[in-house]
Amino acid sequence: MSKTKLTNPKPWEQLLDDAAFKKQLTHDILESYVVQQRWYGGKSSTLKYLEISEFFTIAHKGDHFYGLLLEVNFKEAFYQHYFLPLGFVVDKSAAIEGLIAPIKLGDQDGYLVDALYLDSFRKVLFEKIIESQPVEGLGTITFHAGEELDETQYVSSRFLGAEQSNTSIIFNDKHIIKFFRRIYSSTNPDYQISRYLTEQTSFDRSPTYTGSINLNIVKKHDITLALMQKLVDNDGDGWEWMLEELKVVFNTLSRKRIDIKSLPDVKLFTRLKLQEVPHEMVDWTGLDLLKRIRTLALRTAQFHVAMGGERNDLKFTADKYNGDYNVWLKNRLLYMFQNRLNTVENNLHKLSGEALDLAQELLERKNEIRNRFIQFDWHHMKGERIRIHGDYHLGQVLVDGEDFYLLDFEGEPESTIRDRKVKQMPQKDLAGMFRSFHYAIYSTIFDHGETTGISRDDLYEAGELLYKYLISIFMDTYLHHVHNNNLNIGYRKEVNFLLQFCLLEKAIYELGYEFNSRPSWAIIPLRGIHSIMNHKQEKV
Ligand SMILES: Nc1ncnc2c1ncn2[C@@H]1O[C@H](COP(=O)(O)OP(=O)(O)O)[C@@H](O)[C@H]1O
Ligand SMILES: O=P(O)(O)O[C@H]1O[C@H](CO)[C@@H](O[C@H]2O[C@H](CO)[C@@H](O)[C@H](O)[C@H]2O)[C@H](O)[C@H]1O
Repeated sequence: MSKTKLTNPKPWEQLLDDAAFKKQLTHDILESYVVQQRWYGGKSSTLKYLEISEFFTIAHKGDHFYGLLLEVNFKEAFYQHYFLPLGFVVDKSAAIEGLIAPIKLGDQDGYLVDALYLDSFRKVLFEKIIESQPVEGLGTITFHAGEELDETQYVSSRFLGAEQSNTSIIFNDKHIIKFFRRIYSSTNPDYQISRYLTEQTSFDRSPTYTGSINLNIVKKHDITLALMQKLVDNDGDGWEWMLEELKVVFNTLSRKRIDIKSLPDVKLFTRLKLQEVPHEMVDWTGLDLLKRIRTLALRTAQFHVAMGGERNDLKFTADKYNGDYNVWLKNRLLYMFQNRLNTVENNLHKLSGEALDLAQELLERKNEIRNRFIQFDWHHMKGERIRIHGDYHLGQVLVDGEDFYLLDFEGEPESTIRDRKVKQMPQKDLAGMFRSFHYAIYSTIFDHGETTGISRDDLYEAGELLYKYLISIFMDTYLHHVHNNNLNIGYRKEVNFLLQFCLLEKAIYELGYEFNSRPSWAIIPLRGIHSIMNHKQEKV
């Protein structure tokens, strides 16, 4: 909490009427509060100044709160918006966390607080969703109750407490509301897709949509502030599950003294049914992991079929590839690649050993990589583009016994909100998940490699082989389901070409994420790029 004490002669209900006070609040208090928050996404840039770009009141039965839309301007010439609800408490202990600053209003001493930490505010929001009431005043907030919402009153709320980029709160032990902290001047795809899946499709392996809060400032431009879904029982996320599985799989190599060189190879992107997997591989990995990959593939295919099956709502109907998409895609990828080259060059001094070799190789092969992106030609694509997950990886699925739930349809954090809603090749989601398999395999090798008594090169060889088998099983189930349900993702050559294309895109994207968030992991996408570029290019 800030040590600076604010004073304002006006009562709480008129707190933001005075421009000079608003300036003092943002400059002296909010700037330093915001940059310390877990949800603040501007940590790798330099803040120039922060301002309140909009505010609105949320009042209910005598309670009064503010919703602030904060605009953060950066020295690097871009800006971001964040949502911060404000409350006022006299007693500090009313909020376990989220105290922003002491404040004196008239002769009343108290504290400014992030209102999400106040039970009273959470109660107001939940009741307003149940009642589905629009709020009048500056800006219009729409509280929407989903068809599946079966609540009549507020009972309780508690924080989810997970590491996340937004703030999620559990209500009545049955619903989870994700309050989006970083907000965009348009509906959030997470809200759009979640509501669509629940209300318009039979896909039930993503949590049921039960409500939302949207703010309308400019006519017809809703800003999503919160999404409510049913809480689903789960055993943690797919990433943790996969790491547990792989720990066992890699330990089995030494425990069963498996001769890695004698394991049968398989061509990348081959389709394999479980019964076609060589017994030596099953003996190594166990059948259970392979079955679970099959289930994950089925759920992914069902999700894509649900997304591609829309006939009326143009936001979701499938589209053919065309010239506009061609230009959009290549511009985006070439721009991203240039940014990554710059990032790699600037971070070379942080790398050593294999990571440095791989980074230098990437810089040397930059024209080859650019050519791979340039070679996309929409004329050759016969499949369709659909609304996809966009940031699909193991951390975006929840494990539920033998099954999975798909989550978090917000899209790639780095893309603009409009780009996230562009219909894309479904292969991009497959590539996201396959890259995640690759990540989990390499993370396991780096963590446990030393203890197995097997050389790093042999572990890499085993890891790459396992990766190819996981993909083969996934692809067989996935393709079988999408073809049987008339989702056209292209013929075999097109499927493979796009997969390879998207794998490269995703690995290049990941370089940015890793260098910004955890540079010691940059070796994983660097290895990914190395193996994609060394694999014969697929032709369409
Ligand atoms: N409907 C749900 N039921 C149970 N847990 C959920 C649900 N939605 C999200 N979670 C939990 O919250 C975590 C973060 O959710 P996510 O949508 O990925 O938020 P963020 O975008 O902030 O990362 C998930 O990994 C999961 O543990
Ligand atoms: O925060 P999000 O889940 O929206 O996604 C971002 O963070 C992810 C990491 O949490 C990052 O994913 C990368 O690391 C994962 C392992 O931690 C791995 O499974 C993914 O394949 C890999 O891309 C994701 O790229 C980023 O957008």
